[in-house]
Amino acid sequence: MGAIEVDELTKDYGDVLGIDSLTFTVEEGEVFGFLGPNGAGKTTAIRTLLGLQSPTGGSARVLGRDITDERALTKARRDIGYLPAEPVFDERSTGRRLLRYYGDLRGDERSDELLERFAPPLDRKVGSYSRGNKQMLAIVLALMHDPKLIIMDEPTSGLDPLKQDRFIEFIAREHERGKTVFFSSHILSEVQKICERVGIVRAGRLVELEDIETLLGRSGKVVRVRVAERVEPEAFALPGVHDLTLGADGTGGVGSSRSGPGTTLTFTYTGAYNDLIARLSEYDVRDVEVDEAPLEDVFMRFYGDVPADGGVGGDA
Ligand SMILES: Nc1ncnc2c1ncn2[C@@H]1O[C@H](COP(=O)(O)OP(=O)(O)OP(=O)(O)O)[C@@H](O)[C@H]1O
Repeated sequence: MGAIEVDELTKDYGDVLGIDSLTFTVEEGEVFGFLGPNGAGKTTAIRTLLGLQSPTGGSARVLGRDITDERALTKARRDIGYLPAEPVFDERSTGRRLLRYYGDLRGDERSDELLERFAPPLDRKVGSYSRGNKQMLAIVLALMHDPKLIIMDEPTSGLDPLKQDRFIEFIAREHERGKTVFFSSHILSEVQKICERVGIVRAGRLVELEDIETLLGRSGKVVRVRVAERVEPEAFALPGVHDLTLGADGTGGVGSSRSGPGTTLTFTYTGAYNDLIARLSEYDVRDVEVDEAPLEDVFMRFYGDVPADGGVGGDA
């Protein structure tokens, strides 16, 4: 059984399809990143999965409980920690009072430890909290009952870079403790650091469901080659060569034993390595650098205006 099982889940707001036939499973013990541009449907998916709003089509189970069965879901909530995108609290309460309230409601297994790491000013009224302090309080309240499943909507928004790092480290440790984590994010570096798989949602539809390693593999390599000869761009119009730029080298470059009109070629390569090596073997290659393409590149294909594979273009 998956921790979250989603089958054709749809939420039609009337004038807008918030999510459209989403199907995916988050396995137990997995860290799953849910990505997509603004308005793609991430919050809608999360709120629907938590039973905070009803789906208009499809079905889903969270920890084995049908999300439309309110009683079953209430039981499951004891094992779920939910961190909303914009936590709302009674502004007149102090953090400490809220801590006591949530502790009585769901149990307190680890607030001391969480407060050491994320330290909101507990004795002040929440109304006077900064955005970051509110977020830290929300993290403590969402996780103090030590839930099996952690669901978070852009959890690091509002945190400064140091606290973002601390939070990501903490989530990595929760993963090691066997927790299942499902979270939405726009921050690719954090997704790359802790997620095993990602789902990319766009205009309400899932356009990609993949493990991070495969996604990175598909994003190709950035290749920089220096050859001794002058090169015309057509010579590298191979399948899999993208964003080719050519720079004249003048003397053949540093470390070259010969002077002459060399060329530096830079491109992203997603083709077969043998084809590239065969083409390069026609030249006097002086230097080669090969790096992973940044994850940003692959995400831009889904975030950008060009319709992504899977055919979902435009707005929902
Ligand atoms: N309560 C609502 N009533 C009507 N439309 C809504 C409602 N909530 C969201 N929508 C619409 O549903 C679509 C998905 O919104 P949602 O907030 O789920 O996106 P998101 O991916 O979480 O965006 P962001 O990254 O900006 O938080 C948007 O077009 C939004 O305007």
